[in-house]
Amino acid sequence: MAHHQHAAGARRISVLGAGAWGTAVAMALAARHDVLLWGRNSAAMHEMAAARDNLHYLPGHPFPPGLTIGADFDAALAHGSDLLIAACPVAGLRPLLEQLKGRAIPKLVWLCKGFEYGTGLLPHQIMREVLGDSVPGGALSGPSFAQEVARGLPCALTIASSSAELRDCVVAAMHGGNVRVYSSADLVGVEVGGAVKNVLAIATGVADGLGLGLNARAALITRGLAEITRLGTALGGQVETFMGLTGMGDLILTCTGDLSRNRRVGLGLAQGKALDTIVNELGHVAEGVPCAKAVRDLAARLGVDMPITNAVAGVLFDGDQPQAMVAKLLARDPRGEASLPI
Ligand SMILES: NC(=O)c1ccc[n+]([C@@H]2O[C@H](COP(=O)([O-])OP(=O)(O)OC[C@H]3O[C@@H](n4cnc5c(N)ncnc54)[C@H](O)[C@@H]3O)[C@@H](O)[C@H]2O)c1
Ligand SMILES: O=P(O)(O)OC[C@H](O)CO
Repeated sequence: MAHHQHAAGARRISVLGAGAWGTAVAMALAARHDVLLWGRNSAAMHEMAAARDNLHYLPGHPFPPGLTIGADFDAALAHGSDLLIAACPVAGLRPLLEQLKGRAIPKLVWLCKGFEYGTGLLPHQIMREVLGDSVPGGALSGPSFAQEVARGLPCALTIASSSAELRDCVVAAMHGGNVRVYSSADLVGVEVGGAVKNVLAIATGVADGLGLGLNARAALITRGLAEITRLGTALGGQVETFMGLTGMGDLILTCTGDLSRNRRVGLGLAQGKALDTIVNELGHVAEGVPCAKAVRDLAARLGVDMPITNAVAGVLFDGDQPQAMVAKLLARDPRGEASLPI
């Protein structure tokens, strides 16, 4: 437990999920608010509370004094009387929300990026299925490596929600110091950008791992943005959103930054490593893996052309060789660059 006096305006916030990103977000908020970080593994949470450091998921970043660590779910809900933040991977969102069913929830923000495997749903659609429309909810996304946020380095995020009250609450709670928080009402656009960029980071990792050069990398990122935009607009997102932080911004970060777990999956594939080995070595979620399949299926259903995503899914799930992935992309028929839909 940590006891710390906060200034007026401090909110009571619980972060549910104690991986790398939940921990970094909880640390950033704890400078100004009463924050409790909850994790489902009680032994790991006790270790974290004793070490004041998330030794497993985010080692080397000592917790600020205002951060309380807990493993009791009811206590975490009671603590987060102003805001709850779901900080698990997409695969954990439905089970986590099921635990919240029938409970008093002030406002709920989720940090996960992806489409749900099996259903092809975005996080806000999962939320609606499980909890209905009564809880104000929103997605916090944008280019943000946990390690950099934990170090207090500058970063810009976007909170997307149809609820202006929720957007204002998150901006008031998080904006300031080295964190800028923009707001958007385009929940679909923000969630699609965050989901698909992970698949494209795997593609860029493959290309870089094969030594294909900076020209190829720039081409993949740019045509990747076209894929994000095609799928996102087909689902109702706005074109401008894909040019912003949660689209182009996060795409650039994840495709080029070696801190990206998804990029590292691509680098590993290019070295000829098996997917299971790469994922085990990572020790963290790589959302682009399940998402590649979800996006391939969804795009096929919607008739949206997503050649890079399909090529990545071929390597991940159909045994295609990384070199073949690149050859397949290069062999496509020529087309107009900006023909609509792009
Ligand atoms: N790490 C980053 O830099 C970063 C930045 C922005 C967004 N994200 C996104 O945030 C999400 C979480 O990423 P991460 O980096 O924290 O992953 P991680 O692999 O570091 O940790 C995942 C955590 O989620 C927990 N978890 C899984 N299922 C759960 C459930 N049902 N209930 C409660 N906890 C559960 C695990 O125990 C683990 O603590 C992902 O969707 C990721 O794309 C990550
Ligand atoms: O490490 P990655 O690839 O999961 O990316 C982390 C964040 O989504 C970057 O914004």
